[in-house]
Amino acid sequence: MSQVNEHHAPSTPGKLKPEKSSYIHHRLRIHSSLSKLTLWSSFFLAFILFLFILSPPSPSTSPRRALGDSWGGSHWEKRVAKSARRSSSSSLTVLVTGAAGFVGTHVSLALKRRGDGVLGLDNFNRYYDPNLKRARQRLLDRAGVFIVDGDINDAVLLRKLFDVVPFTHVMHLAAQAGVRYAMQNPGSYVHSNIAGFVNLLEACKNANPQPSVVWASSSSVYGLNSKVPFSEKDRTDQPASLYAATKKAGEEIAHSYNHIYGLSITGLRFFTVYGPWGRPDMAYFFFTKDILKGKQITIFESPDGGTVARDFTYIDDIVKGCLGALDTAKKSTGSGGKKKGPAQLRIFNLGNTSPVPVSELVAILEKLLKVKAKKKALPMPTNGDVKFTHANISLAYRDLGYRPTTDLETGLRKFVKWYLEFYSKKSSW
Ligand SMILES: O=C(O)[C@H]1O[C@H](OP(=O)(O)OP(=O)(O)OC[C@H]2O[C@@H](n3ccc(=O)[nH]c3=O)[C@H](O)[C@@H]2O)[C@H](O)[C@@H](O)[C@@H]1O
Repeated sequence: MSQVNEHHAPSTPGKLKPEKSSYIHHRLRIHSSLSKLTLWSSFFLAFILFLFILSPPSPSTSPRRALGDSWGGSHWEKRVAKSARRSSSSSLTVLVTGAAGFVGTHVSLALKRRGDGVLGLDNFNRYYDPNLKRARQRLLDRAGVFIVDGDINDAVLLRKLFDVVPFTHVMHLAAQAGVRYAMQNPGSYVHSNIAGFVNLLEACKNANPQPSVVWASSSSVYGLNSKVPFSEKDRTDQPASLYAATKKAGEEIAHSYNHIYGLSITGLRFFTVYGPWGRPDMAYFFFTKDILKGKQITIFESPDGGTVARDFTYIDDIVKGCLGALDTAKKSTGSGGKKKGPAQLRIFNLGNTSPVPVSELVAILEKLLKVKAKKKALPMPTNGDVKFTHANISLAYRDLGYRPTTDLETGLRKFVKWYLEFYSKKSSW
């Protein structure tokens, strides 16, 4: 307790001299106020401590585990090890981040099918319908791929995964996607595409052996570039959206981790990927939904009234490109955070090489769905959209054997078939 108590409060009150009593009463009042203050301060501090304990970990690289994390324990470790077990010593052992995502699901299935060990990681966030992500998880589960429910920003979890499994490769597909949503939630792009990527590369560079990393960049890095078709040698310093800027930042971050730590890193610039199990935030997906509901859809036009076009790329072609990148990735040269020599650093376009106007996309959907769309033309919003994209894929063809074979109508037919089955009342998903 306070010093007032120890030094001035009488142990035997009856023996106090009268002339001193008012002074003593005054001191006692001070003492009592100070005691109350101390008591309330203690309550306040205890309350702050309580709130701190309950608060989630910082969204950056906090090594602290959040209360209620759904990972850990021997049963969990066994599931992780089993999922990552490869069929032969020449197969890969791959950590797929964003495994419950569109591209992540397809790549995980393809790797598992050919005998590679695959472990998924996904935070199942609510950017779009988590039920779709859970359905993809069930699909992977049936194929023997376990998805760890966790975030790439969780350094402790990543360290644990690398302790349990000596991954040869990391296929990094976890990201905050979507070009226009970046205006609404910029922090989410920084959190996943920058902080999360750095956290993942930290785990990779510290791992022993260091894995080779293949990750998803985006065609959006070409931004305002007008030279067509887009080649990897073209300028990428004029992003038109924060999303594009975070993907471009990722490419520079990859360069620094390759340079400092000897990590082998390959970036893949995906061009508007579509297909079954796709993302509901993408135009082809919500156009399908809205056309079927009889709801009006908006088709963007360029500011000069011209068409807006995309080099739509079918998911199976993208999967082949991802596997080609994993198979041709050289080993990282460092170990335990130390570089031992120069390592491979690559960037590839994965597109379809034939841009299609959005109006044409809608015409194909109308034909496949046998429903006339209610269309409205509007000038393209100035919030990050670009007029067109068009990939030059000669580098990926030469080094990865990448050769897209699916035209938009064929790919959309497969998408529509999946969509109708998945969302039909009979669907068991
Ligand atoms: O390949 C890429 O780099 C990017 O592709 C897509 O971005 P985007 O091409 O804008 O795809 P959508 O949002 O599906 O838009 C496709 C086309 O439809 C147009 N659109 C979109 C929405 C709408 O209501 N109306 C409309 O005409 C867009 O202007 C665009 O030309 C993805 O959403 C990004 O995550 C990815 O990185």
